[in-house]
Amino acid sequence: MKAFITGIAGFAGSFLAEHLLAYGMEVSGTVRNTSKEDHIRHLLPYIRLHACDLRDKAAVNNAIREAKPDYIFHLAAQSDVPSSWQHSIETLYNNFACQTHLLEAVRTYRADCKILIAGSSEQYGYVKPDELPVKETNPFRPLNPYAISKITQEHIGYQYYKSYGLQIVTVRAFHHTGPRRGENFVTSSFAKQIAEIESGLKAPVLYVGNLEAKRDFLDVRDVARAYRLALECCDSGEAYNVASGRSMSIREVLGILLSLTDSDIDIQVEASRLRPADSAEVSGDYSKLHSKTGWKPEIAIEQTMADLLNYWRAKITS
Ligand SMILES: C[C@H]1O[C@H](OP(=O)(O)OP(=O)(O)OC[C@H]2O[C@@H](n3cnc4c(=O)[nH]c(N)nc43)[C@H](O)[C@@H]2O)[C@@H](O)[C@@H](O)C1=O
Repeated sequence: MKAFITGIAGFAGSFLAEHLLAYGMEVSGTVRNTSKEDHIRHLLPYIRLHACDLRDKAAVNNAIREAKPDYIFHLAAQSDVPSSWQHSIETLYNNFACQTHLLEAVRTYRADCKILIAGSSEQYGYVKPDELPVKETNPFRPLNPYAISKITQEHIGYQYYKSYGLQIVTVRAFHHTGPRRGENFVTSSFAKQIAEIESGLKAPVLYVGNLEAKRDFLDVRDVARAYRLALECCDSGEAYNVASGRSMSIREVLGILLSLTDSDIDIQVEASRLRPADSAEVSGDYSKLHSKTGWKPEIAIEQTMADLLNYWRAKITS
């Protein structure tokens, strides 16, 4: 089987590439900037890269024609919530155009391949307490431009499924983290600051935003497995939560990270880390995915945080 990952050099893309290779698939994918391949450097002998900006229709057509994939995992996106407020039009345009170019290329050159679209729990936005853990049938009440772009991507997928019969499955991934997570996201920001404090590079003050928000945390390696299973076993035209079913406050996750260090650290709220809107609590019901695939999360948050902190310790001292 030939798998093709958009955003293969990204955080989730790199773990998905490892997982699919271990599963015996031929793996290729798109990178926008060939100089930023840190996450997949160790995989370069085993994968094929296509230098392709998905906003460039001709480049996407070429990549799909060359790769001839059986499975496409569409992960590439502008995925940072705070910058989606600053660059709302670019976020919407980017996530809309990249996916439309991809689906047009598939429709023209590879109509029988299966496509997974990476959606997000952010699509649910504001969730009422009695709706938790949220099911796929819950209404979307988006709270930021990124969420709107992900809802749009899901709708485009549905439209191509209905209009042209493309085999498209959408997953709504809840908050996932682990080694290689970008430092602008909460757990990596905290872990990096701790590693810097431990090595004397930073004063013992850790800056935080809204610690009361509750999120459904997953390990990226569990998410990679869910993506593969979803594409193999789930129904086209449907959306599936990838979630743990439980929520945990950012304060609790910070507590796990702090329990892994001997450093004495002060916590300070930094106003720039607070958002115009932030869902109070989100957790997802993953029974729809489980019933199709048997998937359930396996890696405990304590393990994920230990691996993440060790990732930053190694990166900072290298
Ligand atoms: C599912 C979803 O998951 C990710 O989006 P995100 O949830 O915005 O991720 P984050 O790690 O930036 O924030 C998580 C929570 O943590 C709070 N928070 C507290 N203190 C800090 C802080 O210091 N930094 C940050 N970044 N957040 C903080 C913040 O207010 C929010 O409530 C993306 O993968 C996205 O693509 C996606 O789809």
